[in-house]
Amino acid sequence: MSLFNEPIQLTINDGEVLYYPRFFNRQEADIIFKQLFKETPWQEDDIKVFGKVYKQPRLTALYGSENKPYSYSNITMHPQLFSALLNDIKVKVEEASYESFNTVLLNLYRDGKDSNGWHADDEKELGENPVIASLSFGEERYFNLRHKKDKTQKHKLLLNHGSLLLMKGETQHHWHHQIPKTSKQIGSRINLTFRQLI
Ligand SMILES: O=C(O)CCC(=O)C(=O)O
Ligand SMILES: [Fe+2]
Repeated sequence: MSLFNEPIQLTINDGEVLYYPRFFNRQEADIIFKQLFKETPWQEDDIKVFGKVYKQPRLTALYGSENKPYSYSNITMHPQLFSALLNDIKVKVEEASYESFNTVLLNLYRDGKDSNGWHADDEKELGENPVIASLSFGEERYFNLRHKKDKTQKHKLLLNHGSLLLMKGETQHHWHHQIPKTSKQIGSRINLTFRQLI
């Protein structure tokens, strides 16, 4: 018997995506959201797009088991060591996914104006077919997937408070993903993406 509710397997071409809507129950998810919101040293990073500098439309923080810097979208981040809470979450995600992770990137979407543009998690430090374990706490937001070559292939998922989304196999080669803005008046969402950096 599994300790976790069975995941929903998304049927997509050229990739593998699994969704656990209630990986954490509401009570656990409430506690995690509050603690991460309060205790994380949230940073507002700059991003450079075609030579122009903008504020990233969300706040971030990076934690790891070592102090190895991590670069993406022209940002180099220096990880903090895992807190006890993040380590507990990591262990639970590792047990469910049969994977191990040494890094977690936290995103805080303060409201509906915060977002994460189309991208793939395909930095070479992540290796050939990275497994990305993505947890959601707080306000529900849509997660979009779009095939890189055939942009008519799309999937959309509302990410629950306390949910886990696993992207694996060739997903990062063939698909982009994003969290779009919304004009609704909504509260904050915290996302954690566990990764294994080589
Ligand atoms: O917020 C999310 O659900 C996605 C985050 C993401 O794609 C990333 O940090 O690479
Ligand atoms: Fe991503």
